[in-house]
Amino acid sequence: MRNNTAVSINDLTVAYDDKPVLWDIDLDIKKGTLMAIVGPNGAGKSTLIKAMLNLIKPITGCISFFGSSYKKERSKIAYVPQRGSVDWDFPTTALDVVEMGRYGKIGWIKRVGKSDRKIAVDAIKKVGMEGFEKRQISQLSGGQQQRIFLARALVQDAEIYFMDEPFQGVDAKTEKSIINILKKLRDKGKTVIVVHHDLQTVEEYFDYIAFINVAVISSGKVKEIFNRENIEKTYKNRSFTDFSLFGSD
Ligand SMILES: Nc1ncnc2c1ncn2[C@@H]1O[C@H](COP(=O)(O)OP(=O)(O)OP(=O)(O)O)[C@@H](O)[C@H]1O
Repeated sequence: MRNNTAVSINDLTVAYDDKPVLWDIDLDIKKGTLMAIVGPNGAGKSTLIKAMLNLIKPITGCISFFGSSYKKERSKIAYVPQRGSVDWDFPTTALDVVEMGRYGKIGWIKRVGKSDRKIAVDAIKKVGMEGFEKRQISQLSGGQQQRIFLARALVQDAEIYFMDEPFQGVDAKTEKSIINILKKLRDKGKTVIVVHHDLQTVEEYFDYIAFINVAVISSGKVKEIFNRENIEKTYKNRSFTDFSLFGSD
């Protein structure tokens, strides 16, 4: 592992009920990159993120963050889960959700102080949600909920950000503002890892990519490996009629 590696995954195999869904994954993610994890439905993208976040126990393999364990580095790691996996009926306000992002810094027992509240309010502004602080999260639209969860990740002041499909169900304007925030994080040297579905925007949004379908099909710089051959290998046995990135020849 080199010094500029944020996350290093070695020999990772994960199974649900004895059925492997990730097989022998080796992947290094460089510090200060904005990386897309791309692959068809059921390819194991969310499982890969969950395994990295210690939410699933792998059969084999190890994952290190800055050369150390998840437990030691967890305060440097922020996670925005897939929207569908969150209980949005939980009675809490947008501001409360964002302030929860500070708990890692202040501990669960201490109260949120003035400076933490200011950080939360500033993050809400940054994601364009000013004025919604007191709104129950169940009464926000899908895109607004997504932005509040992004604000929660921002206040963690992490080094590595995991986002599971942050553009799902958001409008074009919100998508642009989210990607701009992620690019700014990358420009500040943070590492941002995003499960992403839209092949049309990969080149515009990301500098690195990992093609996943149970195994790592290919990983590296978008400029070097985002091509028809790798896309076809990754989506093999699936229909290609729904995208025409490289035209038909
Ligand atoms: N808790 C679980 N128990 C059993 N099988 C699961 C579980 N979670 C996911 N799977 C299966 O593991 C495989 C990988 O799922 P995963 O959610 O990681 O895929 P994904 O690439 O994120 O898919 P999508 O693009 O549809 O979100 C799928 O076949 C899925 O059905």
